[in-house]
Amino acid sequence: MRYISTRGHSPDISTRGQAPARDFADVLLAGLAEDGGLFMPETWPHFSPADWRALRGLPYADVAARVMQPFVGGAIPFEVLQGICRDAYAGFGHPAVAPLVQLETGLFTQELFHGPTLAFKDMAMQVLGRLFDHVLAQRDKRVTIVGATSGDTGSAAIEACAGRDRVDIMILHPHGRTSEVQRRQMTTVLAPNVGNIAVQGTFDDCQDLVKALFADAGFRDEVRLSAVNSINWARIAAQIPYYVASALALGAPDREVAFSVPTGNFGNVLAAWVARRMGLPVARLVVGSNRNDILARFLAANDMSMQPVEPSLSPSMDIQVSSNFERLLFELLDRDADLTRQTMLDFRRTGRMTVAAPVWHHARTLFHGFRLDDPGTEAEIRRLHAACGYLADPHSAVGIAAARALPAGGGVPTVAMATAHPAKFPDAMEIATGHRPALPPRMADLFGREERFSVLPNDLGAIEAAVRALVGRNRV
Ligand SMILES: Cc1ncc(COP(=O)(O)O)c(C=O)c1O
Ligand SMILES: N[C@@H](CCOP(=O)(O)O)C(=O)O
Repeated sequence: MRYISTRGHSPDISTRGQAPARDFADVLLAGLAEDGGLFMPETWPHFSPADWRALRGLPYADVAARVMQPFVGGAIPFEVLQGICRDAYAGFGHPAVAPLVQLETGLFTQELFHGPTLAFKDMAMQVLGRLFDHVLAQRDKRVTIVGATSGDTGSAAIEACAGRDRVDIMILHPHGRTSEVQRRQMTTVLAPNVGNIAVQGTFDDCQDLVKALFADAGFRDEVRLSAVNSINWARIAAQIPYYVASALALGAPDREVAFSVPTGNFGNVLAAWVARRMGLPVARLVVGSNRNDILARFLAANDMSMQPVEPSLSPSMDIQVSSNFERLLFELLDRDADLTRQTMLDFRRTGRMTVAAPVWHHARTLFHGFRLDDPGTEAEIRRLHAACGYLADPHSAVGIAAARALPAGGGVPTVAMATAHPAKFPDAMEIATGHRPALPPRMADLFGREERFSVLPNDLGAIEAAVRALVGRNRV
C-alpha cells in the first residue's frame, strides 16, 4: 500500500505532486506530508462479505490486525502486526476490549474507554507506540513527537510513549481548558522523554502550532518531527477495527448498522467512513457536536464558518478546525489535490468554506449532523442515568443524544461511541446525576502526584525552544 498527500498529488497532473508516495512505515514516522497535506491510501482496500464473516468470533486484537493489514501492506510483516495488536490490547480493562452495551431497543453504545488513560485514544495509541518502537528499531532512528490535545490525546500519547528509548514527546494543551483529571493525567508523568506545555490559547492554536512546526522544514528535520494526532494516518487505521467489531457483533455483513460519533477533529468518524468505504454495511453516520458546531452547520447549510472556540462540558470537542475534514474533502473532490489545497488555504485565509452544491449534497448523503449544547448534554446524562442507570461522560452523551435524534431507520441498530470514562469529568457528572464517578484504583492518587509543565504563549519560537530543550536533554 502506498500513500499520497491530500495536497500534493492530483490524479490528472501527477507530476505536480510535491510529496512523494510513501509506504505505511514512512507515513507513520512522517506524520504530516511535507506539503502540509494529510496522507491518504492510494487505493481503498475492499473486504467482501466472506472476508467480513471470516472475522466473526475472533478476539478483538486479531480483528484489529486483519483490518489494519491492507493499510500496513508490506511495510510490517503480518505476524509482527498481530503481535503488536495482541500486546497492545492485553492490558485493557475489559476482556472484550471495546464492549457493546445495549441502552434501549435498537440503540447500543460501544465503550472505547477501557484502555490505560480511559478514553478512546488508547485504542489507537497503544498500537502506535509499539509501531513506532518496531519501525524506529528497524531503521535505527529516533523521532520527536509533538502533539496537540484538547484533553485526551495527550495522556494517551504520553502513556504510549513514556520511557521509550527512541522517542521524545512534547504535548501542547490549551491552558485551563481541559478537565483537571485530564491535565493531571499528562502532567504527572515525569519520565525524562516527556514534556508538557500549557499554551495560552485554544486547542486550535495548539494544533496550528504543531502544523507550523512541520512547515518549518529546518526544525522538522533537525528534531526529526513526528505526529500522533489523527493527522497521522496510522491513528485512523487503528480506529477502524472497533467499528468492524461492533458491526459484526450486530450481524454485519448480513445486516446494516448505523454509527453515531461525538466529533471534534473528525478522526473518529472518518475511521467509520473508511470502514464503510472498505465494504462494511454502514447505513448512516452521525456527527455529534457540542456548541462548537462548525461541522453541524456545514452539514445543515453548507456553512463552514469559524467562530471563537467556546468552552463546554465536553472540552475534548472544543474545536473549530477539524483536521481530518481535509481527508473527506479530498474524497468529495474526487481526489483533486490542487482543489483540496486551494479550498483549505482559502478556508484558513477567510475563516469560511462553502463547497459546490453537488459536493455538499454528496456530503449530506454520507453524514448527518447534530448539535447539543451544555444544558442538553447535562439533561441527556441525567436522562440516561435515570432511564437505565448508565453513566455516560459528556462526550459520549452527545453521541447518544445524536443517535436518538435520528429518524427511525427501518430496524437498523445504531451504535453510539462512548469515547471517555465518566470519571474523567467528575464535576459534570456530579452536577447531572449527583454521582461522582471514582477513578480506577491505579489512578486513585492522581491528585497527590507532582505535576510538571510550562505555561507558554501561543508563539512558535517559544514552542520550538521548549522542544529543542527536551530533545537536547535526552540526546547528549
Ligand atoms: C472523549 C472524546 N470524545 C470525542 C472526541 C472527538 O473525536 P475526534 O477528534 O476524533 O472527532 C475526542 C477528541 O478527539 C475526545 O477526546
Ligand atoms: N479531542 C482530542 C483532540 C485531538 O484529536 P486527535 O484525534 O487528532 O488527536 C484530544 O482529546 O486531544
